[in-house]
Amino acid sequence: MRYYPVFFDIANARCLVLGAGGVGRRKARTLLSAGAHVILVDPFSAPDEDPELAATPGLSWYSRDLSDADLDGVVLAFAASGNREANGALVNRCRERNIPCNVADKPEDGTFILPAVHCQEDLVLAVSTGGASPALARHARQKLEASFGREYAVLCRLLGYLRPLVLGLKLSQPENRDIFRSLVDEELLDALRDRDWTKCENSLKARLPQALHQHVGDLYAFYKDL
Ligand SMILES: C[C@@]1(CC(=O)O)c2cc3[nH]c(cc4nc(cc5[nH]c(cc(n2)[C@H]1CCC(=O)O)[C@@](C)(CC(=O)O)[C@@H]5CCC(=O)O)C(CC(=O)O)=C4CCC(=O)O)c(CCC(=O)O)c3CC(=O)O
Ligand SMILES: NC(=O)C1=CN([C@@H]2O[C@H](COP(=O)(O)OP(=O)(O)OC[C@H]3O[C@@H](n4cnc5c(N)ncnc54)[C@H](O)[C@@H]3O)[C@@H](O)[C@H]2O)C=CC1
Repeated sequence: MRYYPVFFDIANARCLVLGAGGVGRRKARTLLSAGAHVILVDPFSAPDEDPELAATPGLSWYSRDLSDADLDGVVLAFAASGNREANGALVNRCRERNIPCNVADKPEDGTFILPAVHCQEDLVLAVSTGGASPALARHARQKLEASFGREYAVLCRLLGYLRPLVLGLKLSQPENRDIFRSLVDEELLDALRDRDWTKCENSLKARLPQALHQHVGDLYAFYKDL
């Protein structure tokens, strides 16, 4: 494994994207969806080229050259301009200031690369080929999209709700493990996929300790919009 995978909390963090072409805009959108403040710098493009992106809260679009001050407080930087010198200059500035930098046209000069991502709410599946083949990463992501549908988002929500309730029973660690593993089950997933709420409730009752059966009715709120 050449790169170490992490899930980084960038809510309210300042991120810089150099270059507002297709690649830079894609990166800016993903950053915004994770709650970051994005500074998009490109002297040759203007916000009216992509009004929807430009209007997204958290985005600042500057149609001018990069300045040193743009990097103040930045936690992640992305060199996505079509210009190798401009990307290289950003890489050097980031190196001086220990800011992790992703480089779209020369990944080996950067400190991290991005995976292809399939999200079902908090269930996030990320695929990387270590830079060997972005097309293969995209293909794998598409396969995951076909296999992990909405029912996984709902199951993830259900499990997130049940987790503190189960832990609150103060059972032994092996008992907790057996309950949590039993809840991740094809029968429950099938019931969610089929929108068979009676089967869901029965399936949950069969897996949860008696003390939590009173909560099974509340769970309808989690899957009613499936
Ligand atoms: C190293 C990396 C650095 C980085 O950007 O982080 C990088 C680099 C480069 N990509 C290039 C091309 C393409 N990139 C895509 C798509 C994606 N590229 C992404 C990530 C990464 N791309 C990192 C490695 C990921 C890994 O492999 O683990 C994804 C996963 C995530 C994202 O960008 O958000 C996103 C998929 C989103 C999705 O669909 O899910 C497609 C597919 C397509 O468009 O059909 C093509 C055309 C097909 C092809 O070339 O394979 C080129 C050559 C440009 C040229 O030809 O000159 C370089 C430069 C080079 O390789 O040197
Ligand atoms: N990592 C990835 O996933 C991919 C990377 N690439 C590479 O990424 C780069 C960008 O690709 P695209 O967005 O498709 O190209 P693009 O040509 O659509 O966008 C490049 C942008 O960089 C801007 N730019 C040029 N000089 C600049 C400077 N000095 N400072 C700031 N911005 C500047 C241009 O105005 C333009 O908006 C290319 O080098 C390409 O080879 C391409 C496809 C995928």
